[in-house]
Amino acid sequence: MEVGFLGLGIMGKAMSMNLLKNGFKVTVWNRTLSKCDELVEHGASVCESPAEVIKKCKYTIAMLSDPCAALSVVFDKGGVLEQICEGKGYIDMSTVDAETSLKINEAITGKGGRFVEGPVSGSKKPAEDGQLIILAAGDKALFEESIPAFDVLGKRSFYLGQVGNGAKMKLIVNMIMGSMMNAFSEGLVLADKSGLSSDTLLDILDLGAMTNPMFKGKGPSMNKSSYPPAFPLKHQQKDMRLALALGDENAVSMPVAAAANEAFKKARSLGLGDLDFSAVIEAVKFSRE
Ligand SMILES: NC(=O)C1=CN([C@@H]2O[C@H](COP(=O)(O)OP(=O)(O)OC[C@H]3O[C@@H](n4cnc5c(N)ncnc54)[C@H](OP(=O)(O)O)[C@@H]3O)[C@@H](O)[C@H]2O)C=CC1
Ligand SMILES: O=CC(=O)O
Repeated sequence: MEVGFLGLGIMGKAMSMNLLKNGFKVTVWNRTLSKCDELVEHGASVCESPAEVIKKCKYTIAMLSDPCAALSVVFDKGGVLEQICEGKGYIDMSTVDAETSLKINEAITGKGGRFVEGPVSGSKKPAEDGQLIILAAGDKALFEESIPAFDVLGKRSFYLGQVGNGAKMKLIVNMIMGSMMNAFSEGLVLADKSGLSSDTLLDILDLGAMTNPMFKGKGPSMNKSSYPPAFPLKHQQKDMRLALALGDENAVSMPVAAAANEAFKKARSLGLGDLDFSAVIEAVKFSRE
């Protein structure tokens, strides 16, 4: 199977590498073209624009930072819309809001193409290990044709119905994750400031009902004030913002998520946006000083 891949950031690089390792022919494009070099060393072909990738491939996957990037890659000069046509499928796995996904769907289907949104849950390591959770929605036949690729990228693929449902589900999952990360950060700082060992707190949490891979994976490095980016904080804040907008639309009161969003915004204002989202603990420390 031949696929195109647009966007070689933390996730896109790991995902396209996995496809290559599993025998897919992959044609890549990235805004910063030099990031394609490593993929080329592993057998990928490169194109100079999203439109060229679409022209070459029957199926193209995108993994871009945010709604602005997702829209730009489709609508701008040299973008997806210039070549999408009947017989081609476009699968956008970026985390965006439903409105963005619906706009892209309308434009793609308006030209005779087919569209699936497929945001993923799981970070850099699950992407490297092909253990993502895929939250897909849109054209059912394209979803089914995408299963061989989804099976390489992820451990489970959900089909959630109409376009927008994948985006909404992803934002809800990440809203919960961002709120949890804030409660966790406050607990670690509070333990430390109360004269307790935050490493012992990790051991206690791990033995009880709150044990989870996120606390287990991020806790030790947070206790060392180390935040190598797996999931950039700026993207987590984008997800909180988009989830809060979904809450507004549905008149769901979300004070916990709103407070968590403030902490991520604070962390961004401290210049921590490109670090891992666990760096939000620095905003908790800062607010105490
Ligand atoms: N990292 C993670 O753990 C996870 C991330 N996600 C989601 O996946 C998506 C990608 O995340 P991640 O790989 O971490 O992000 P990165 O910041 O590492 O990569 C972002 C990608 O988007 C591209 N991009 C940004 N702006 C534009 C633009 N205007 N036009 C074209 N391309 C653009 C970047 O290109 P360039 O290299 O030129 O900057 C890069 O390829 C995000 O929506 C994120 O929320 C979902 C699950 C987990
Ligand atoms: O979107 C981030 C993730 O870890 O999932």
